Amino acid sequence: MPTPTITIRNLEKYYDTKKVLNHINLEVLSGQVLGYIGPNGAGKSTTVKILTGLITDFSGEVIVNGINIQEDPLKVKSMIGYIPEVAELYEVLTPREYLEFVGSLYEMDAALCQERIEKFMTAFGLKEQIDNRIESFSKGMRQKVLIASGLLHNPDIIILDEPLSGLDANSVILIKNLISRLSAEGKTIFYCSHMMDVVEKVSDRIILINHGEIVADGSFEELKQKEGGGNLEQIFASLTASNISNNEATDEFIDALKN
Ligand SMILES: Nc1ncnc2c1ncn2[C@@H]1O[C@H](COP(=O)(O)OP(=O)(O)OP(=O)(O)O)[C@@H](O)[C@H]1O
Repeated sequence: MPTPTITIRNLEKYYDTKKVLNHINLEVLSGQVLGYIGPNGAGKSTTVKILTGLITDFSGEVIVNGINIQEDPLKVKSMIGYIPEVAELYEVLTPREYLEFVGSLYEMDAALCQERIEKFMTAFGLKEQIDNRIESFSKGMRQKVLIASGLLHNPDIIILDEPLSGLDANSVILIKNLISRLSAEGKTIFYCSHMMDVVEKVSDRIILINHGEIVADGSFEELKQKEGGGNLEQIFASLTASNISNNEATDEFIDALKN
């Protein structure tokens, strides 16, 4: 049995008096692609912010490769590559300059960094634009720079938050293939998304959280068996059903437009 790369024990988080994570316990193994899903406001981003060291006031334990994040946050950050959905890219910089800056933060060897920047940008079809300012880039082109910046230091753990946002079909295929190749090499992938069809395909384990609690944990096949079939979107809907059904909500909208 491989040792867990990420261990989360009794994780709880409050914003003021509101509890948004309740007793999260989770072990993620090396090479696992974990799909972390849940409705809006369930607590996914809060979990990710804790894992990436952006939120430090929580109770419980988060251990990454044997290191307690509260004891050595810098060490943990060096082992993680975080690809957020949106980020402030320094728009006056070019991808080369921006990625060189990111590489320097990770104290990467300059020649290795340069080699990876060129290879990543070539793979993303951005070789020609490598020395153009990011301000002239489309949403998808920016997303590619963001993905490159998260992978540049070759982290053991890769946390992706809606990484396909804005990407064209070819780039989506590239990222999906990349995820499976990186996991085959032993990287741990923490994949947050609302795109259920993609999560269903790329994840070998799925965690569903609702109101800050884990309500399902298993492979897609396991969840399907437990919930009596369906695709992940249907399983999600049945496990996170609110007072108002999706059909009723649609009716409400249409009704509201009638007057
Ligand atoms: N800075 C904050 N201050 C107060 N409450 C917050 C803050 N950030 C998040 N919350 C609350 O914490 C809860 C969990 O939010 P979180 O952003 O983790 O959800 P999420 O699962 O990532 O949602 P989404 O799918 O909409 O991105 C929500 O109820 C949200 O209102």
